[in-house]
Amino acid sequence: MRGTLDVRLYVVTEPSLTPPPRLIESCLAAVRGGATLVQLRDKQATDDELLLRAAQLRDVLQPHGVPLVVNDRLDVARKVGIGVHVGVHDVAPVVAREVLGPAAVVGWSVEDPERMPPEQLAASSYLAASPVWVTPTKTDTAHPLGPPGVAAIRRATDLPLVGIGGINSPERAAEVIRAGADGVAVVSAVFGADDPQAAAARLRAAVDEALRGATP
Ligand SMILES: Cc1ncc(COP(=O)(O)OP(=O)(O)O)c(N)n1
Ligand SMILES: Cc1nc(C(=O)O)sc1CCOP(=O)(O)O
Ligand SMILES: [Mg+2]
Repeated sequence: MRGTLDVRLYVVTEPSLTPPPRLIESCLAAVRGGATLVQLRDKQATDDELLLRAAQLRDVLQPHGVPLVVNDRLDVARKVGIGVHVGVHDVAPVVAREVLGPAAVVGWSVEDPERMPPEQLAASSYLAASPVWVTPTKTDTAHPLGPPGVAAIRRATDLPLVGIGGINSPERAAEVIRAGADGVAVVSAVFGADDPQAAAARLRAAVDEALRGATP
């Protein structure tokens, strides 16, 4: 494992698949299946709703040792004492790091391996190759990097690295790991499954097996 953050199976919530009444139960199922990191991603919630959901999720994940990250919302991350994931069009990792402090998880999306300023890398806890493949879950993405793009990011940094976007099968998860990632970030492959725990377990097994075969 690179660093202390375990990114092997990163699950990202989505209100249409993890509606509020099922949010906690869905995330706990993913954790029972082997998820190592959870992101609360909800662009529809009001500020109060997001704060409440973030605090509740933080509390249920904490006994499992699974960190929680909120998408985009540095203000919520600071108030709830959790991490944040920022993309190319959000606040920069250096800003998030300054606000949240040295121990916080700060994730950053990389859409172009040529655009990774050293100061942003230094402020990031992990990187997300964004996207690896086209996905119906998020259509306003950059051009897909494919496994070669993941490999290019890997060559440029030792930070923990996940792929995201279109990782819809254990085979694709393994492909991303073989390209050099340390884990995979998924929405629909877990939260769109009939049995999220079983789906997470299958992905986690594929990731672990591919990691055993990966060169250190
Ligand atoms: C793990 C992870 N990777 C990428 C993203 C996408 O971030 P961004 O490009 O800022 O897009 P939105 O999620 O804000 O729509 C992510 N959220 N998580
Ligand atoms: C939240 C998100 N960010 C992306 C990016 O490319 O930055 S793709 C994405 C959604 C990924 O959904 P699924 O696992 O269902 O393909
Ligand atoms: Mg964002």
